[in-house]
Amino acid sequence: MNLIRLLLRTSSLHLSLAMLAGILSGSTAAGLIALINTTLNQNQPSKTILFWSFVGLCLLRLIANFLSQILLIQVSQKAILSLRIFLSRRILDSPLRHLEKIGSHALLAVLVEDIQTISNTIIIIPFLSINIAIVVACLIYLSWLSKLIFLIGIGFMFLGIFSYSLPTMKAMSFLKLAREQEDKLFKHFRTITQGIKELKLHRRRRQAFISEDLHKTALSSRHHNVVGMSIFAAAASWGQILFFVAIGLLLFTLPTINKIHPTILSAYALTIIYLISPLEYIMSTMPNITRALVALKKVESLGLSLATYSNEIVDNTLLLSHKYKCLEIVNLTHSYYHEQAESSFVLGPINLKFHQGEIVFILGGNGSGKSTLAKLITGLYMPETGNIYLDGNLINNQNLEWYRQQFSVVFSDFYLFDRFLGFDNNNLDAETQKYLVKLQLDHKVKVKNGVLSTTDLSQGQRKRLALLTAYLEDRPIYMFDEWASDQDPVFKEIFYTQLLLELKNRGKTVLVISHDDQYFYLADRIVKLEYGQVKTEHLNNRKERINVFE
Ligand SMILES: Nc1ncnc2c1ncn2[C@@H]1O[C@H](COP(=O)(O)OP(=O)(O)OP(=O)(O)O)[C@@H](O)[C@H]1O
Repeated sequence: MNLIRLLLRTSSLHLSLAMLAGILSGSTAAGLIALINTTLNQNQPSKTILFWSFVGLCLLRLIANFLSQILLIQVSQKAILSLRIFLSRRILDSPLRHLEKIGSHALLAVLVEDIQTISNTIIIIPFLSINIAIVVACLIYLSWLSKLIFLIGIGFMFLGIFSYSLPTMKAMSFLKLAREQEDKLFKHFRTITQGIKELKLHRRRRQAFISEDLHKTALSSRHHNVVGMSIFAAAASWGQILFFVAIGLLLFTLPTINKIHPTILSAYALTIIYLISPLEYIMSTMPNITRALVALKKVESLGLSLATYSNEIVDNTLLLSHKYKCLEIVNLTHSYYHEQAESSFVLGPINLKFHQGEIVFILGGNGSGKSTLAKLITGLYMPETGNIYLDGNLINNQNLEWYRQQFSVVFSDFYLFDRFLGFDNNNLDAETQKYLVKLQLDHKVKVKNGVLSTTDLSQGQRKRLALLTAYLEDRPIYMFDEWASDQDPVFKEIFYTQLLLELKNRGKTVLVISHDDQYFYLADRIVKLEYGQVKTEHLNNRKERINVFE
């Protein structure tokens, strides 16, 4: 039903038309059977009428069948498209922390695996619908031939459906278990792509990974799939046997109990034999339908939870940059709970003020909370408690999207786009070229229509390209999370002593997370974190060389 709802949501008009055409196509199939029966049983058939009726029905069936399929193909493809876009939008609209908890492997499994499973099934729905229409139409014809036989047939059918659906439910639970293993498999695939160097260099690690992780999960997935599919196969075989029992009953037993005209019997036998193929088709699609339902449940559970968390309001009129004076964070806290270790990391409460045209260094040991603070300041994490004020305006769900547009950030785990997306600048190429020269990348990278010629560069060079993107964004507040850690000493010097000061002179606030203590003297203010708390805060008006680690 969920699949039908999905299709209905996509285009109810197209779907209704397709269903109508499908019903017509099914009725013509039953009509053809009836006509063939009549022709065979008539002693002196009026050949001309029967012949032209036959031709007419064939043509009608051809047109109705074609129309129904074309319409259903359109609806199903539209449904696949909207599902992909809908889900991607939902993910992008969700809070970062929530997505981090779900995990990128689980998100990928849904985007790749589940959408594919649903797509594969949606594609067969047109053919399934037509076969169902044929079965229904034939049943109506059978009931018209003889009520008694029809009732017996329906009785068998219910018995078949009941005895088929019980094991099907069991099979579904196995397919669900198999689906759970898919999440784990995606995690392992990520290990293969991201940990390839470490796996190649260590034979025993690689072997252990394959046998203990990958193979074990793949085996478990196979086992659940095999059991689930075998149950389906057994149920389908049982359904088929039941079908032949019904035919046997009809041919051999029923005539001895009740007198039935041989023409009706033969019409029945012919119709039932005709029904075998559509029924077999319907049965064979059941595992696919069940898989798609499992996938849809997974998507919906993710989609629903995403919807629950997604409460950010995007107001496009507020997306403009703002000339600000002061950013204040008051009693900001955030905590991570580590389930396996049964421990938590708590950042804050933190109180800080940043001003326009100020360079602030944020320091602290590994795990002291610098990157977490960066995510809070930039609005990527919503604070658990405390508030953020920009020029006295409280930041809340209504203006959060606008607030984020005030920042240009290069994270330590930055992502580099090979195309400048979302820039309206007419002079983009010229401006990019200027920065490529400034960042000493012009000999490596060219730009044309906002597309970079390559991003296959060293890590330090890629970071310079990320910095270039931040320059082009030209926003009031800049944040660099250990930007210089991959730079050579010469460029490190240029970054700290020239680039940061240039940004400051342009009136930007520059927040720098850094371990490079030889450049701390350049800061206007230094904030040092320890175990999630602000340990010290230095004003550094005299630009002295200070050792904050003392
Ligand atoms: N995504 C996450 N999920 C759970 N816990 C996290 C996550 N990110 C960070 N933490 C926890 O928060 C603590 C602070 O991490 P954070 O990345 O903010 O530190 P940091 O000061 O930037 O460290 P580093 O200098 O190593 O980059 C860590 O000790 C870790 O336990």
